[in-house]
Formats: sequence, structure tokens, C-alpha cells
Amino acid sequence: MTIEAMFRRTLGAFDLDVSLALPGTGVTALFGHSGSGKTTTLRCVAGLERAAGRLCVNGAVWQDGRRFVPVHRRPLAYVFQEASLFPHLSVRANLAYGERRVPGCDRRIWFEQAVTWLGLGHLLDRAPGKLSGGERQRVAIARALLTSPRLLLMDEPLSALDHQSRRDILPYLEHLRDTLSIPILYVTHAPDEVARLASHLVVLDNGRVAASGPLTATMAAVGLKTPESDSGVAFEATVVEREARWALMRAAFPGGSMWVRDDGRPLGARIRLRVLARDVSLALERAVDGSILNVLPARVLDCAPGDHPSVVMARIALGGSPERLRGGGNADRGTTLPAMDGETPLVSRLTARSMETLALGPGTPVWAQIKSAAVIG
Ligand SMILES: Nc1ncnc2c1ncn2[C@@H]1O[C@H](COP(=O)(O)OP(=O)(O)OP(=O)(O)O)[C@@H](O)[C@H]1O
Repeated sequence: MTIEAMFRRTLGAFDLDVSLALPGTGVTALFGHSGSGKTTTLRCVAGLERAAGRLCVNGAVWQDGRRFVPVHRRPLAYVFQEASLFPHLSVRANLAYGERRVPGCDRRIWFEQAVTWLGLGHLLDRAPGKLSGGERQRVAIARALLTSPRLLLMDEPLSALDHQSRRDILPYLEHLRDTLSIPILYVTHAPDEVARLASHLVVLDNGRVAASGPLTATMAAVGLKTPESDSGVAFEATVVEREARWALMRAAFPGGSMWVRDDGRPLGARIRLRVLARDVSLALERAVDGSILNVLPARVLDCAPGDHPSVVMARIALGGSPERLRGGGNADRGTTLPAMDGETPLVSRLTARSMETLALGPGTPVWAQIKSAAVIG
């Protein structure tokens, strides 16, 4: 199941020309600088912009050279920055309005489900004016879901919220991502939302697709080419061990495992980790008496100039031969680490001087020293 989208649209001086093949489930983040064309792309998907091109959503053709399904006939829901609830109706009546827009036989999401998913049970009799910004947005999302859409479009749904409200609402969105079978296209320019929510990442630049692909690999590719102070890579891992004495837990992922702060998640839980490029240093020999817990075998994939002449970005792949894994890494040095098959790419920010001194280049085996890895979801 996929979403195929090809759009060409000129708006004043702006020229959008995108061609995308996106997964038919999960969250696809549309990311990019202001004015790069994120909202315009979403509006083309909705049919609000009449672009030239083609759009096929999980087998249903919404637009091609001959037909153009109008916006009100597309089974999608759109959530905007600001929740536009009916102020004179209670939360319950706002939700019922969404539900009534779909005949009973076409309903796939039910009132109680949406209320539970978004934690609205205690708010049903309130008026929208008596809700916080985050609560209003949760109602708007629930109302959108109650139209039983086959595609959910979200345009910077958290950007109008304060820091705490954003933190509070993210777990609801993670839950929706893991529960819903419908695809979500999610516009944002917040890297932390991309890292936490997305399974697929599209980067737009001046109306063109600069990158599109699975989250981890695409973050690594983008971090290499367009380094910014918070460039990093997010990836999924499984909690495999904990050390209560040090309040640490070990998370395994393709190609390695690492110790992170214990946040109480049970063994076997799937978590997301984020490692920033500035927290990864590289060494040719494994340090045996350093303070860094996570020292993992890796190899250099490629390098690119950083954002200053003194800086180089190196993309590396965590993972190595069983011999290297046995010898290396983590607090339990000398024992076999339960690395999962495969590799995980990371980006390392290092000085051009170190790059030359260590003679690093594509293929060089290295030890990646990871100073800090954050559990982000
Ligand atoms: N109706 C219009 N007429 C002329 N130009 C337009 C129109 N709509 C959008 N644009 C221009 O198209 C470009 C892309 O706009 P768009 O809103 O898609 O960007 P964006 O990536 O979503 O930006 P932001 O993150 O700031 O919301 C901008 O330069 C914008 O000024």
C-alpha cells in the first residue's frame, strides 16, 4: 500500500514540482524551511490546490490526467495549526458533528474510540472556550478521526502550543501512529517532532524533494549534507537489560546496543533513541579506560564538509564483525553484546584536522564513542 503523488503547481513566483512514493501507513513527516512548499504539497493532496499531476492513495486514484476528485469527495481529514471548533457547541457536540458527516455503514472509527485515544472523557461537557490550547487540539484531532478518513493530513498541529502542551500531546500522537492503520502526512519544521513521530521523512527545499525515505537513513543522509547544530539520527531500539544500581537500561538495535538512562520502560519495550552528531566522536582504537559507556564498532560510509571550514560530517554505520563486537563497547567490556542483525547509520561531527590525522575515509573501521543518547519516545 502506497501513496503516489506527483504535483506541479506555480503560485506567483513559487514553483512546486514534487514526485513522491510514500508508505500507505504510519507517519510521513514533510519537513523543510519556511516557504519550502510543505503546506502547498499538503493542499495539493487535499485537492485544495488544483495542481497538474497524479495522486493515488492506497489504490484509489484521486487525481490523474483525466479526473480530479474534488476536495469534499476525498476521504481525508485535515488538522490545522489552530483548532477550529464550534465555540457554541460542547466538546461532545463538536465530536458528534464530525461523526455525523459519515454514514453509519462507512464508519471505521467510533466515538468511544476517539474519546479514549485522545483522553477526552472528562472534557466532553466543556465548551471549547474553557479548554487549554492542547486540549482544543486533541478535540480537533478526535473530530477529524471521527470522519473515518482514509488519510489524515496534519499541518503543524503543535506549532501554536507552548512547550509543555507540546510535550503533553506528543504521546497521544505516538499512540495514534501505533494504533491507526491510515497514513498520516504531518507537516512540521520541528526536528524533535520528526524524530519522535515519523517513520518516513520527506525534506522539501524550494519546491523540490531534497530527500525522501525511511526515517533513520534519511536523517543520516540529511545530517551529512545539511549539517545544523541539532543534526542527529533517530532510530528504534528494544530494551534488553537494566542495571538498577546505575539507573541505566540497555537498548538493542540493528548493529549494536547502548546504555541509556533508565526511564522505567519494561524489558522488550520498543523505544526511540536520538543521537546528535555533536555527541559522536570516532577513534581508531577502542579506548579501554575512558569514561564513555557506549563505544561501538562502526565503519565510515562517507564524509562531507560541515557548517564551518574546521568541521567535517561523517556518516557511519554502527555494526561490525562478531569478533569486534566481542571485544568492544559498553560497560560490559569483553562479553558478547546482543547486537541485532544489520546496521544503524549515525552522523558524527568532527574537526577536519582529526579527519586528516586519523586518515578517515569511506570504509575505515572505527570505534564510535557516543557521549549521549536520548530516549525520545
Ligand atoms: N496563493 C499563493 N500565491 C502566491 N504565492 C503563494 C501562494 N501560496 C503559497 N505561496 C508561496 O509558496 C511558497 C511555499 O509556501 P508554503 O506555505 O507551501 O511553504 P511552507 O513550507 O509550508 O512554509 P511554512 O513552514 O512557513 O508554513 C511560499 O513562498 C509562499 O509565499
